[in-house]
Amino acid sequence: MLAYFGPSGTFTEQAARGFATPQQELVPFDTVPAALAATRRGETEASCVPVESSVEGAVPATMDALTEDEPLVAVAEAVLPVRFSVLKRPGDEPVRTVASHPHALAQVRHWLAEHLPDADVVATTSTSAAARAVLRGEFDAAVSAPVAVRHYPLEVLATDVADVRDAKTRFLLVRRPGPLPEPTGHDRTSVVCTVGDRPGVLADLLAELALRGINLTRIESRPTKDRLGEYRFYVDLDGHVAEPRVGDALAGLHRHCQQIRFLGSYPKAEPGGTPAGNDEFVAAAGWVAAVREGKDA
Ligand SMILES: O=C(O)C(=O)C[C@]1(C(=O)O)C=C[C@@H](O)C=C1
Repeated sequence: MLAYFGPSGTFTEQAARGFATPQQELVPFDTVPAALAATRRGETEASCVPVESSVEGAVPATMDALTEDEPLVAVAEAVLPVRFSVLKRPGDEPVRTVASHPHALAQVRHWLAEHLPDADVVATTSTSAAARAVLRGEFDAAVSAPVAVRHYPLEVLATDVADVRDAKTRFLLVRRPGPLPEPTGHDRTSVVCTVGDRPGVLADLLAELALRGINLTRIESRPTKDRLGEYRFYVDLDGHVAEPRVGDALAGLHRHCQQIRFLGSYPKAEPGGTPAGNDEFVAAAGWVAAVREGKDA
């Protein structure tokens, strides 16, 4: 079974369908932590969760939930174009309230200001939770995934709605730790680092990547929730932990961190960036091994 951030009709369901094998049952959960908890319990083999939007940035619920409790590791990612449908109950009632996931509302802010300027905007746990609430009469309209209208008998007030035309959202498929995906040459590695508060600590982390020619593709800080001003750093980089250069760099990060959690090495959904070439690293490791055995100098 494959858990996903639901309920049914979310963009995450769409991403989960792309990951699922024909035999896998998809199981919706109302929140990201609930979906991940099902995989941590072994109830589902994996979970599909949203991790970042090209417009609104990281999904905080996912970033926090991946660092709490037992580790989960990403084994794949998907990137979906995100364009919304605005759904309402059939009939001529005026739209006084419009609801959706905060990331969705952020991506249609201008459209709402232009087309529903007098509607109150309300955040819900997901886009499909908003559609369900409209069906129950709690709100007048929902900003949803186009697929939601197949699950909920609502009328399409507008479709293909997006302030940013090529907006995309990235999703992860996560499992409990186990055998890693094979390196493909176009991989991403994700870690989350908790560091002490000392001058230059972030520079030390970044130096471990820069000195090895590793391309950093994302770094975000999130509060640890323990103390004001204490952060975790989420780092994405090009390469796979199985590659000597990346493995060396992660060992370097480990030395600088109070805590570090490996969040996965997995194929990029949209290959690109700088594969962490390893030939010189393999040659260098071979030379050091030979020197240690007295066979070279
Ligand atoms: O609520 C949904 O439909 C989701 O899948 C979540 C989510 C997100 O967290 O970014 C996914 C894609 C869109 O950016 C809007 C919402």
